[in-house]
Amino acid sequence: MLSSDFANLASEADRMVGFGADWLHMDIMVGLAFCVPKTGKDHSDLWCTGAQKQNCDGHFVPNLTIGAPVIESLRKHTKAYLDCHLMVTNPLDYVEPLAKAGASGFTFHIEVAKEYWQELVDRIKTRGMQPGVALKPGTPVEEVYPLVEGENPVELVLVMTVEPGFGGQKFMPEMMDKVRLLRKKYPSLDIEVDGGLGPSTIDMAASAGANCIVAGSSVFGAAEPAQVISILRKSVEVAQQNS
Ligand SMILES: O=C(CO)[C@H](O)[C@H](O)COP(=O)(O)O
Repeated sequence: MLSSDFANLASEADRMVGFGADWLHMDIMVGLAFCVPKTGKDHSDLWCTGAQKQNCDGHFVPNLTIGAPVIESLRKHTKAYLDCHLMVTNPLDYVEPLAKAGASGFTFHIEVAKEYWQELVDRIKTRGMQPGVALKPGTPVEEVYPLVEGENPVELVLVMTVEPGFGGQKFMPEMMDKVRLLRKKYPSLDIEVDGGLGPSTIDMAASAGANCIVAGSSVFGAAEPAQVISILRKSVEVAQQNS
């Protein structure tokens, strides 16, 4: 939904569900308002890379923000699965507000939750949401294995195929090694890919084993969004049949 017309979010949501989308992917980037070395830590390395880093003024990076109030408004309007991707430094702070707002999935980043992921997953599940873990391009895939194999595991792994922060970036095909490893190890895991997915890149992701496809600009920017969604779905179905 990062590529939607924010002034018409509700009708954009309806439009996408009508075009065949299964989930609405909500990028929660409120916590991107940091890069503040207050605690001695420069968090810019966690999220800001390349062009993003240059745009960071030491306090804030210029991103769109979707927070719990937006999710709450949308939830009043739609029953659709709201797949929330938390690009924030303190995901624990968002469990309660997002649960109350009506979020369906809660996917946090392993990079910020290495010390407390189990508590986080427990809380997400207790509040009735589906927990997922995301990893940035530079993060080794092995870091999420314990979360999938834990006693109370995550239910989805989101492999970022661009650096988090902006829509419309170029797909990173080298991330497909992570997807392949995950699919081999966990045949029934939901594996989501996010960033630069569209008709020209979907086959790489689908054949590697991804089954949840986040597509922003390729869908919203298409003359026939339904056709693009159908191409993405078909590619995943064909890959699953051939696996
Ligand atoms: O997570 C994101 C940004 O952090 C976006 O969801 C992602 O980049 C999708 O956008 P697009 O399909 O336009 O590449």
